[in-house]
Order: sequence, then structure tokens, then C-alpha cells
Amino acid sequence: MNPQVHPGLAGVYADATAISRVNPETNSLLYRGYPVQQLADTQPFEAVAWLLWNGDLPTADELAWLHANGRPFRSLAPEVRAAIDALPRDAHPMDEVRTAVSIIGAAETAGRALEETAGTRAENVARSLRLFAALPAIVAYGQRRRHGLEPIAPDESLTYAQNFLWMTHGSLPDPVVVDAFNRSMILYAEHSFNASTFTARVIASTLSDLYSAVVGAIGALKGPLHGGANEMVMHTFDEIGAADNVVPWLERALADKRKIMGFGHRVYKHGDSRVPTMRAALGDLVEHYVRPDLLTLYEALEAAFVERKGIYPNLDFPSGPAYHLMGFDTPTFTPLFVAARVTGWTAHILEQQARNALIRPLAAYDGVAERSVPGWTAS
Ligand SMILES: CC(=O)SCCNC(=O)CCNC(=O)[C@H](O)C(C)(C)COP(=O)(O)OP(=O)(O)OC[C@H]1O[C@@H](n2cnc3c(N)ncnc32)[C@H](O)[C@@H]1OP(=O)(O)O
Ligand SMILES: O=C([O-])CC(=O)C(=O)O
Repeated sequence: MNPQVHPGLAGVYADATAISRVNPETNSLLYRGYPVQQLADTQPFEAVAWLLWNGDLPTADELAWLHANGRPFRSLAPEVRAAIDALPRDAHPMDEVRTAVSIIGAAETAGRALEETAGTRAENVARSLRLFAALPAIVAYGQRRRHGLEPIAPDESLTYAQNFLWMTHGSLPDPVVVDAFNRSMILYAEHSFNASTFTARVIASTLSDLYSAVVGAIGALKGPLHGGANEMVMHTFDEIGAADNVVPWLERALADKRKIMGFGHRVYKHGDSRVPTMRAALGDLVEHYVRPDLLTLYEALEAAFVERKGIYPNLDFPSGPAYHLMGFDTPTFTPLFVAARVTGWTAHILEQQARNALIRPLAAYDGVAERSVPGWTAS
């Protein structure tokens, strides 16, 4: 009898997790039990990172500890800058970020025997905080390098969201912009067994180290069917140009059997739980920057695609134009997703390490039947 296979592991429960719950029936997303919308309304991203790692929101003392121990890692380390600078100026920034994490990992685990690089839980908590704190400098420098600009030193007095925008632009934007950015980081932080998180867990399950797991996750996130979609959404907006062009553009795209980026989801089939919050943040940005044209295009494409296919936007659809308005260049969008999702990835790596089972599924063979190599004879 042929074994039952599940291509893409669709509908398969691969393991349990206590970190987040995606419920497509109620269209809800909980981080450690808290609705993500409530977290986005009330919390700084730092507190959500703590929540994902530790299971509860931080007390004032715990948040102070997080700041004291994370903020010193906000600078761009010289060896990380040198590694990024060694890449071609037009290397994709996801490759820069992947390289940077690899460099940080190699430096931090240098001198250890292979089996010792996986480290203790305390070391892995410290590594998670370090990557969380270090990624904004890497992402911000990537954008600045593409524009021939020098990195900007971090400001330890600023929140995570403020400092990220400061290190990118060299100025502090209006609180509306900081709030929209903070919301986007919280919404992007965690989403159970998505492809990149599952990749991280597969790598951690072999008792490899946290940095290797994050590097693998970055590779998985880069794909346009996953995190790469937020960059692709902006290319779509640029291609369409204005709301009036939406219908003819869409008819042609569908006739050409193109995937419309920023729509559809493996788990949510009636809309992504995070979209209303990010759509509201986009609305605030559109008002702030006086760009109603962008919202008109957004709404026209959403309406036309939902009407034709009954497929709804995912988080990448509002995030793409929102990051554009915040002044990020389009290739930086997926690295921004990395900076947010590193919290979820590392929480899952810690969970995998705490209750590890090597991830190694079976494959149903469907190749040619056994045969002999020409010329081979039994000896
Ligand atoms: C943060 C995130 O990572 S969210 C995901 C971001 N990715 C994107 O936005 C890329 C565009 N979307 C897609 O490619 C898909 O919707 C995925 C990969 C996200 C989910 O895919 P799956 O669950 O495997 O669904 P699948 O691709 O089988 O889609 C089912 C049907 O809907 C169609 N469909 C799904 N999404 C889209 C889309 N965005 N554009 C056009 N058609 C689509 C498929 O072509 C398929 O049609 P068919 O049955 O006629 O072949
Ligand atoms: O859950 C998924 O498959 C993709 C997604 O939305 C995410 O990773 O945020």
C-alpha cells in the first residue's frame, strides 16, 4: 500500500508549540496567549521579544535588564561591517543580513569544539538578545551602503523602533511613523510553524547552533512565497502605477497565470489576522505623508483581486507600501522582516532545544524501480 504523503506538509501537525497560536477559524493570532492586536496597541517591540522568549510580558525591572543587556550590542561591529563591505554593492540585502549573522556566530563560537557550539540555554538566551539588538544596525547599514552613505551610530537613549529609524535615516521621524514601525515589528515577530521558523527548528533539532539555525531561516524567508513577498508587493505597486490601471493589469497578470504577491496564505483562507492592524497603520502613514494615491491603489487591487479570486491580502500587502512611506528602499523590506522574526525564530530554537526530537520525516519513493547497473555481475 502506498503511504499517504502530504506535499508541502499542508495540514500536518509537525509538533506542538507554546509560543503562538494561529487560528484561521476565529481569524486570530495569540503570542503566549495574548492577542497580537492588543500587543501592537500597547507594547514596545522589546517587551514582545521578551514575551516570546520567556512566556510572559516583562516587569519594569526585566525591561530595564533587557535594555541594559541588549543596547550595548546595537553598534555595527567592525568585523560585520568588513564582511558586508566585502560583498558586491548590489548584493541583495538578504544576502548581507545572512552573511552578517554568520560572521557574528563564527566570532562568538570561535575556539569551541563542534558539539559545544550549541551552547547552554543561558548562552542561547544571550545570543537571541544579541542578534535582536544587532540586526537594526545591519539592516540600516545595508540601505545606507546602497546609497553611498556611512553608518550612523546607535543612540542608547532611544527605543528599539526609534533607534532603528534613526540609524537608517539619521533623523527621528514623527511619533506616528515610529508607532507604525513598532506595530509592524510586533505583527511580523512570530507565526508558529511558517517555512522559515520550521527551517530554524529543523536545524536546531540536529543540535547545531542557534546562529546556523537563524542563517538557515533567513534563507527560507528570502523566498517570494514567504518573506520576499513584501518586496514583491512594492514591485507590483510600481508596475501598476495608479489605481486606474489596476483592472487591466490584473486581467493580464491572471491571464499570464502570475501569482499576485501579498495575497493568499497557507493557513488563513478567509483573511490574515494581522492585516487590519497593519492596514490601519498604513492609513495613518498615508495621512501623515499625504499619499492618498497609494491607498487608492491598495484598495483597488484588493477589491479587484478578492472579487475575481476570493483570495485575501496577507500581512505583506499593507507592510510593503507602509515601509515605502517610512523611507525604506524596496530591497530593505524583507531584511526588516528578519529583524522582527528573529525574535520568533530564536524563541522556537530555544523551545526545540528544550524538548528536542530530531526532525526527520519519511519520503514515499516514486522513482524508477530497482534495476542493475549495466555491466555489474554478482561476485
Ligand atoms: C508573511 C508571509 O509569508 S505570507 C505569504 C506571502 N507570500 C505571498 O504573498 C506570495 C503569493 N501567495 C502565494 O503564492 C500563496 O497564496 C501561498 C504560497 C502564500 C500559499 O500557498 P498554498 O497554501 O500552497 O496555496 P496554493 O498556492 O495551492 O493556492 C491555492 C490556489 O489559489 C491560487 N492562489 C493562491 N495565492 C495566489 C496568489 N497570490 N495569486 C494568484 N493565485 C493564487 C493558486 O494558484 C491555487 O490555484 P489553483 O487551485 O487553481 O492551482
Ligand atoms: O505562516 C506562514 O506560513 C507565513 C506567514 O504568514 C508568516 O510567517 O508570518
